[in-house]
Amino acid sequence: MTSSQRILASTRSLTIDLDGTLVDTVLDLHQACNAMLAELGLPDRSVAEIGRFIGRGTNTLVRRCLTNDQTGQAPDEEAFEQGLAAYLKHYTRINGKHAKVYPGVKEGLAALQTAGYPMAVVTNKPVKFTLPLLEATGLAPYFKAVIGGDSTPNKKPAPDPIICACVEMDVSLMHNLHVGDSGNDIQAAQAAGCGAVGVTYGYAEGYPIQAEDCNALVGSLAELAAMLPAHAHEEHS
Ligand SMILES: O=C(O)COP(=O)(O)O
Ligand SMILES: [Mg+2]
Repeated sequence: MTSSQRILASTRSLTIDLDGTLVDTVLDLHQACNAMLAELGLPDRSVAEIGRFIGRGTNTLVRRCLTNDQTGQAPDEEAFEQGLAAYLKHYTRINGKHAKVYPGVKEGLAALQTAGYPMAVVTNKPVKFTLPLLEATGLAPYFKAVIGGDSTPNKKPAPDPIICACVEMDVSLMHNLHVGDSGNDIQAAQAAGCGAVGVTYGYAEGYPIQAEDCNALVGSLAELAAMLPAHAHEEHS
C-alpha cells in the first residue's frame, strides 16, 4: 500500500470545498461582478476571467475584478470599498440563480452519508452566502458543519477552517480528508495534517491541481466515494 492509499483507507470524515467542487457558481459570480463593474463605470469581465479570480474569498474577487491583478492588490482603497458594497448587494440578489451542482455530487454525498462519514463544507465564501446556496441546491442535509471564509480569522490556504470544521464534527484531523478544486485546498489540507484530494474540474485560479500534489485526483465525488471504505469506521484490508 502506498502512503496515499493508506490515507484514503483510514479516512473517517470529510471536509469539502464549495465553489468549483460541489457547485458551479461561476455564472452567479460573473453576473454579480459585472453588475458591480457597471455601477462603477468599468468594463465587463468574461466568465473565463471570473473563473480565474474565484477561490480566495469575496474581497480578493472584488480586488481582482478592479485591478485584474492575481495577487488581489487594489491600488485604490476607495474604489475597493465602493466595489465591495456594490458586489455584496448584487450577489445577495443573484446567489443561487444560475448555480448548478456538479455531476456525481449528490450521488457521492449520499453514498458517503450512508457509509457513515461525517461531512462539513469548508469554503472561502462568506457564511451568509453559503447557507442559502446549500439550501437552494438541496445539499444542506448532507453536512454536519459549515465553515465559511469569515468563520475563522484566516481562510484557506491557512489550516484554520479545516481545523474548525473537524472540531465542530468532533473528528480527528489525522483521519479527515479534505476535497477541493484549487491549490488553496491542498495547501490548507496539508497544513492541517489531513489527507488532500483534488477534483479535475472547477476553477483552481487557472492552475489545475496535479496528481502528484495530492493523495488522489478524482473526476467526481461519486468516484471518490467508491474509493473509500464502504463503512466509515472500517479500513479496507
Ligand atoms: O472564493 C470564494 O468565495 C470561493 O471559495 P471556495 O472555492 O473556497 O468555495
Ligand atoms: Mg473552490
